[in-house]
Amino acid sequence: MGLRMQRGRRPVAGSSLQVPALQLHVSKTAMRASQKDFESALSQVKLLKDPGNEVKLKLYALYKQATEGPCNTPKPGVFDLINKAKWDAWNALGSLPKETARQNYVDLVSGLSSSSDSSSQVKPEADRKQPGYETLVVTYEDSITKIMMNRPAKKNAVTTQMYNEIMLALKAASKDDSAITVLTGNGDYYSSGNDLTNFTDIPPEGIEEKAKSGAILLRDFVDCFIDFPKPLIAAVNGPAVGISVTILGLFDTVYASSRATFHTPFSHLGQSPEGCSSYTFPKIMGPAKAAEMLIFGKKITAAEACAQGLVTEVFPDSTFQKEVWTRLKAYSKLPPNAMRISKQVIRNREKEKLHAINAEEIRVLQERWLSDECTNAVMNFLTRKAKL
Ligand SMILES: CCCCC/C=C/C(=O)SCCNC(=O)CCNC(=O)[C@H](O)C(C)(C)COP(=O)(O)OP(=O)(O)OC[C@H]1O[C@@H](n2cnc3c(N)ncnc32)[C@H](O)[C@@H]1OP(=O)(O)O
Repeated sequence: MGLRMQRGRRPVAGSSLQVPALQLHVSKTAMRASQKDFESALSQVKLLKDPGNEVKLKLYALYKQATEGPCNTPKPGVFDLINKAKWDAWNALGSLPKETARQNYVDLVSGLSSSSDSSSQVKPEADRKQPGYETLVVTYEDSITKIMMNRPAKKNAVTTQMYNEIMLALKAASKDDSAITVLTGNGDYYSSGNDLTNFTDIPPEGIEEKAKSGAILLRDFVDCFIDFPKPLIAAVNGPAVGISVTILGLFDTVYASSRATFHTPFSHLGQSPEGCSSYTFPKIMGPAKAAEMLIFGKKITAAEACAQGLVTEVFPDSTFQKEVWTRLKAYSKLPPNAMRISKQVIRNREKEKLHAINAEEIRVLQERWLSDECTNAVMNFLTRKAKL
């Protein structure tokens, strides 16, 4: 890669559905990997506003599954309504592993906490641009946090600073009182991907060190998307390249302008897939279509991306902004907790796997960055000999 180049609260209401977590009885089976998180969730749950019976049942079931495993008690009689509801909720978890149940419990409590702990919430005023970003414009309006990449003259190429600012903006959005978060681009491009000049500022420690810091940055960046707790929407306003495409598999909804294209030219650049695309793309579009994009760098249109499942819906470019924002404003009025919890239910079982895939992709990529193939490709772009 270019690395070889040297250039220029209130307690949960005490009811007969009160969750066993409140008894603060942690069985030995829960005392493993995420013991600390689990214990902290058990304490946190006491401080929550009453989350309602449905959520309390979920908490009950997950707690039982996490500490005792699959439901092992006789089904209560049909008139024993409350115990039957609790038994049904626990039994519905089937053979869900204890560790997954524990993780789901922690995630559920964390989702509930971020919505109920108003003292820790950032409450941006409507339609106000958030200060402190140089490469982004971050705004809040109609319960939507909009993160707009803002380097239109450079096709919104992602500099090291932009990676860091996107992470900051996502972390803030996960805590603010917005219902949904949208990533989009300013100008004619959504994003041209990694800014290839990122590869040129080699530290005195050498290129290996540069590859190492790049790997950490990319790992943290992708992890932020894997962990983002609220509905995350991409409004792909124009062509998208590289990392801006691969992470789309981690979004909940992807709207595209009819002018958008999707291009992952990793082989051309002597690199390899990232953003968990080695897993999400084959899963979304099937291995054959994914291989054409990720190995052969086939650029696909918005219509093709939609047919292959990467894009949710395509809008005519002339009405893209109007139609997308009308749609998103309507969605943002839905109950935010329900949306967040639904996302958790859909995504949580994959999280651990996605983190492992992210780490593995980056291990491989770090080696590619030190290859001659990558160095030459970046050099050719920077010396204007090659463009995609
Ligand atoms: C932490 C490390 C993470 C690594 C993982 C990420 C991997 C990837 O994202 S791989 C994809 C990398 N991206 C590219 O290879 C795209 C390179 N750019 C191009 O091929 C072209 O610029 C274009 C096809 C995107 C657009 O072409 P065109 O319409 O002709 O516009 P210009 O080339 O004139 O671009 C205007 C301006 O913007 C600069 N620029 C555009 N993209 C990048 C980029 N990715 N990196 C750096 N600079 C970029 C371009 O150089 C022009 O600058 P000026 O000449 O100064 O005006």
